[in-house]
This record gives sequence, C-alpha cells and structure tokens, in this order.
Amino acid sequence: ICQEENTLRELRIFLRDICAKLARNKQFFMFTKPVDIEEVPDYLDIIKEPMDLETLMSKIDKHSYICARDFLDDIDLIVRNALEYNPDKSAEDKHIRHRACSLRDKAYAFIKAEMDSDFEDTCRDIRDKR
Ligand SMILES: COC(=O)N1C[C@@H]2C[C@@H]3O[C@]2(Cc2nccnc23)C1
Repeated sequence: ICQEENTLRELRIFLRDICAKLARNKQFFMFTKPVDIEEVPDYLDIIKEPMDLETLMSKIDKHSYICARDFLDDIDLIVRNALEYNPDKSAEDKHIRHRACSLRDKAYAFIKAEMDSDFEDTCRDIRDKR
C-alpha cells in the first residue's frame, strides 16, 4: 500500500547512501566490482555466489531489499566469499580477510548509527507479510 511504498523508498535512499560510502572507501576497492574471472580463472570453482558492492547497488535499484537485514545478508556474502577464497597464511590473504572484516564492521556500524530500530521493524513486518 502507499505507506509501505513510502517506507521502502526511504529504505532504498538509506541503503544507497551506505553502499556509496562503503564503495568510496579506498580500503574496500577489491570489493567494489566482481572478481575478474579472466584474472582469476578458478574463482567460480570455489565461490558459488559472487557478490560485490556494485552488484549490491544495482539490487537496491531493483527493489531486491525490503529491509536492512536483507542488505546486510549480501554484505555478509561478500565477506564470506573473501574469507573462503583467501584462506591462507600469506600476507595477501591475511590482508584481504582483514579488509573483509572491516567492511562488515563498517556496514553494520553505519546501519546501527543511522537506522532507527522501529523503522527496521516496520520494514521486517512488510517483508514478513509479503
Ligand atoms: C574480493 O576479492 C578477492 O577475493 N580476490 C581474490 C583474487 C585473488 C587475488 O586477489 C583477487 C584478484 C586477483 N587478481 C589477480 C591475481 N590475484 C588476485 C581479489
């Protein structure tokens, strides 16, 4: 109904702002676009559901998220993929895992800082009855 559409519109504006802030952060450049399969030919053998911040942004525009929890599930997917594909003790792997954990903490902190909890409850109610 109309109020629900107003709520979801506000959610999209809010999620775009958070996604843009994460994508602007130089620390997270490796998460901004899909991993290049030309450069990393075995990536899809290991990672069954790739995710990145550009894809996240396009999902917002496609109305894929109707509460912040669904958005954070895709952030968690980016993090899980990075931890799974880069598990070694090498400096490079440690670095990317560290950045992935930082991405998750920043995303959760932005949501908590800027999202009013009963706004999220309202979004959950809309999601649960759809
Ligand atoms: C989220 O990003 C990642 O999980 N990765 C893993 C790949 C391995 C390594 O770093 C990545 C890109 C890359 N390209 C060329 C050679 N080696 C690499 C980024």
